Amino acid sequence: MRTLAISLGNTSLFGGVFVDDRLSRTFRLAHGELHRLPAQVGKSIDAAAVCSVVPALTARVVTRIRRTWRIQPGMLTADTAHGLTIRYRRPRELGTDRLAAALGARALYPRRHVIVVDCGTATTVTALHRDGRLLGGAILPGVTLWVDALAVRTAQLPRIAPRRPRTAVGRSPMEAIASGVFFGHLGAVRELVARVRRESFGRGAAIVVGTGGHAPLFGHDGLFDALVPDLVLRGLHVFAASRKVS
Ligand SMILES: Nc1ncnc2c1ncn2[C@@H]1O[C@H](COP(=O)(O)OP(=O)(O)OP(=O)(O)O)[C@@H](O)[C@H]1O
Ligand SMILES: CC(C)(CO)[C@@H](O)C(=O)NCCC(=O)O
Ligand SMILES: [K+]
Repeated sequence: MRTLAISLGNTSLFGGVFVDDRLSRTFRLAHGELHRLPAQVGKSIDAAAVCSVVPALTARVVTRIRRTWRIQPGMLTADTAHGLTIRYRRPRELGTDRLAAALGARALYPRRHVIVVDCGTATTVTALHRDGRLLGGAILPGVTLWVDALAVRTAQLPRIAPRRPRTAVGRSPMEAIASGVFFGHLGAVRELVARVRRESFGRGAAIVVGTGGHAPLFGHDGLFDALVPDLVLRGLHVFAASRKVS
């Protein structure tokens, strides 16, 4: 059984192919490269699950899957059967990538409180109660947006690639920006995780899981208990498997 999992994000499409329960490969495509999906995935696919936070591109991806492999992908939405209770005031407003990540976290840590930190275009912090309630959380601009904001709105600041500087005291514009963006983001996420944890779980223990393309950047500062780059794909796989039996 080969299952295709696709998360369509604001910067890129993140995909993976599961052979039975094993994730055999992952790939990223920029929005302009969506036509390369069939070549990335290859031959036979038996089932597909998709989440998208870019409505304007969703149909394009779904159509490509349908035409290439002759299957109807399962769309993960707030309204499809997924087993979690979304505590957003309006559940449909929750990003389905956050829902997919929560499903992945639940599969990895059943019966535990989890806080998911997804570091992509936006950084999101999402609280998942061990009873299956997705409580909500926080959204802030991702590290690349921090860098872009400075470069676009100032005359003298260059656009740097986000990185982990050795020191907080920068002695050039590049070093100073690297420091501000990295340690600033780290601090912001720490504060959010602490508050979300306290409000959601009180003194109860929670596992903090990092995911998303920028998460490895923060992998060495004690922010995460676990780094699971393919968390969203794992959630989509769980969703695809549950569709099959229902
Ligand atoms: N394993 C990795 N380690 C370091 N950087 C990575 C890794 N995977 C991807 N990246 C880079 O991280 C950046 C962001 O990746 P990701 O696709 O998660 O975020 P995004 O595309 O900004 O998010 P989204 O499209 O989901 O909003 C990209 O520039 C990508 O090249
Ligand atoms: C926050 C992003 C952009 C992260 O990809 C996405 O999850 C989204 O568009 N969410 C909708 C708003 C929300 O989750 O509250
Ligand atoms: K928007």
